[in-house]
Amino acid sequence: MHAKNILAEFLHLLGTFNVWDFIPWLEWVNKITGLDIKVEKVAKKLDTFLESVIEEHIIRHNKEEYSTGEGKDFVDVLLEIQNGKETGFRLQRDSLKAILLDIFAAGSDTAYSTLEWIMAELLRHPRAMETLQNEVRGLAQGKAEITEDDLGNMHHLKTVIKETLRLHPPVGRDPLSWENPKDYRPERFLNSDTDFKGLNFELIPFGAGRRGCPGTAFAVVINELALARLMHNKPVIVASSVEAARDIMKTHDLVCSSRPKSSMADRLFYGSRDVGFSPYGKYWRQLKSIVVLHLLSNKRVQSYRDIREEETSNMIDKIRQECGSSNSVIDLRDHFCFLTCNIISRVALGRKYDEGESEMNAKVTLDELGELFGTFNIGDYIPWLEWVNKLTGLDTKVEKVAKSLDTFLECVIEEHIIRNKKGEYSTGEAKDFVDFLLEIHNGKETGIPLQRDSLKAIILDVFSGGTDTIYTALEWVMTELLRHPRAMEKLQNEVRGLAQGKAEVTEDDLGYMHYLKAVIKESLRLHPPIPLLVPRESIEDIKLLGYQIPAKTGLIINAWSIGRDPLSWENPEEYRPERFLNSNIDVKGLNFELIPFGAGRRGCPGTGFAIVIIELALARIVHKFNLALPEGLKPEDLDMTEGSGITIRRNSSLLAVATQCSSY
Ligand code: HEM
Repeated sequence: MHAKNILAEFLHLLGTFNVWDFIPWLEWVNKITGLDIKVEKVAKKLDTFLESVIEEHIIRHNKEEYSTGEGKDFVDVLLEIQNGKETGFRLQRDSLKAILLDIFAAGSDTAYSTLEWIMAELLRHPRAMETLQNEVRGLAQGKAEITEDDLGNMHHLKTVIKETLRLHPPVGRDPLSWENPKDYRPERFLNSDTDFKGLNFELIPFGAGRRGCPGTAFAVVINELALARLMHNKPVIVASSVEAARDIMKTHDLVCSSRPKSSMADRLFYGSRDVGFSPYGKYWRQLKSIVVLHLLSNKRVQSYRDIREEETSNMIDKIRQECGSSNSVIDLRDHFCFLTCNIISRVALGRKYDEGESEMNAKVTLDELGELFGTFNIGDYIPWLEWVNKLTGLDTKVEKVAKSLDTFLECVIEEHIIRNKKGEYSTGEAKDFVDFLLEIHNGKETGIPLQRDSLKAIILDVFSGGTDTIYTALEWVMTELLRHPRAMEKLQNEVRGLAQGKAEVTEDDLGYMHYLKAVIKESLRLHPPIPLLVPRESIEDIKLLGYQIPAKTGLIINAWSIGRDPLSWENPEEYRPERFLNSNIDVKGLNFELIPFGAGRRGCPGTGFAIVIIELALARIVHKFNLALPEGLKPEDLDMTEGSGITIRRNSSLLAVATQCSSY
């Protein structure tokens, strides 16, 4: 009997919207959808499981294996109550089974999701992570493992849990009770007695009163212990200063050039056989040079100019058709997303893979891939909790996404093989990236044959690394311009001045557009699309900023907070593109105060490729259109909430009103 599977089905059903609970006359719908049959089947399996648990306990009881009170578990106690031994009040067998189910259903799911939120907030707030690590490691010094006795002294740990429970679920954000309620600030609990035991009504994640959750203490201890062990077991360093970033990515670049193992990357990228997630070594060096040489070198990037200009024109035409003369609202994210997907498809795969083609709906699958990478995978941190992924359905989702990605990639490769056999590509000119990969795969090019799985992993890397990063960057650039109409005006003046008399801005014009480049840098400083870069791992023991760091330590570089560090930037929270006008600071990985693309050996090889797309798209849009926020929305009211994931987009799509500029 697979108890975990049965419980997973049970939890899944609990989460299913059941029509007749809400609209009784629609009860018949459940029959048609098969929900009724499923419920009956799961109920039967659960009953068999619970009966076997109870029977086991009765047999052990009869054998008197539990003679002392110490060895009793909860089922033993329930059995005593059932027999009227304990309270004089008899429990029916069905009530006993229902109570057991309650404990399983409510306990495992909620404790796990709270932990997930805690980790998500800590990863978003590296300073809080660092404070917590220091506390836990300081108190656990010299110990192999943290025990519950240590928890009492871990005050930061408790504040982190409280602050997370205040924000998720979203009760506890009332500005009447909390200062800056949307901010994540565990310190607010340091000198406060506020607790979640149901006495302080501003913090009631477990409810309160007679119906309040009786498992509060239990859930809190599970979370405290798991979190403390997590901080203790997996050494992770978060670099939030320019000096720390430089030390990791320049001084100790070679030793810090591996990636930590990720079960998600293993499953989605064919055993991490791609460039981005493979560990440091000969294989990674070989792959990276293939990608740079055949796809991303300066020469190659220049050769894609026609594709870029054509696709940007297509986007401008589409916006023109959509806005027409009626000033309707357009979804800029959609336009940017199609633009980047099309460019990357054409240069890497030789043609566009449009949404209509059912099996090859690359965009949808890639979105799901991005979402999965943003999911906190508890098994990577606490191996004994890996089974939780089965329970929450994460494993099934990963398998599904991996399978549809594989179908898509196989299809791309087969198409290329067929076209190659027909000799359609006779000259080097018409070859795309997959053609080059196939030549290497056959050992033609370098003599080092590539396995088919490696080939698929590399194509996937280019797609997933290239598309959502570029359109996310473009969306943030536009967001800030819409919030700052003066900067928008200055940019329009520059672009329209330089493009005077031309039907279209071309890439030759971009070199003169200094304000345009400053606008892009300022946006990448405030909104790096991958704020924590891609985690690295040290290969050997090293000394970082004077601290001894053991081999296999996880290294997270917080590009977001480095970009807002007052030690490097004047008025860092202010949007001021002018700061880049008389400055040599660039995003190429030489200036560690601005590292949206990382730096060093593991730095992004797609920087040049991405920047020219962003520059051209931006220049052409502001050349042709006047953009404004939808009517009634003031710049200061634009929602700036960030989403979650490895790439951080705006929480909602950016909507704007585009009017065609009459003179252009
Ligand atoms: C605005 C766009 C982009 C941003 C913000 C971005 C950002 C990043 C970052 C932060 C890293 C990790 C760097 C590190 O560990 O130091 C990275 C790695 C990588 N990026 Fe990009 N990227 C972008 C566009 C692209 C494009 C267009 C491609 C390819 C077509 C690409 C391919 C890669 C690959 C293959 C890696 C892995 C490098 C390695 O591990 O050695 N990226 N990128």
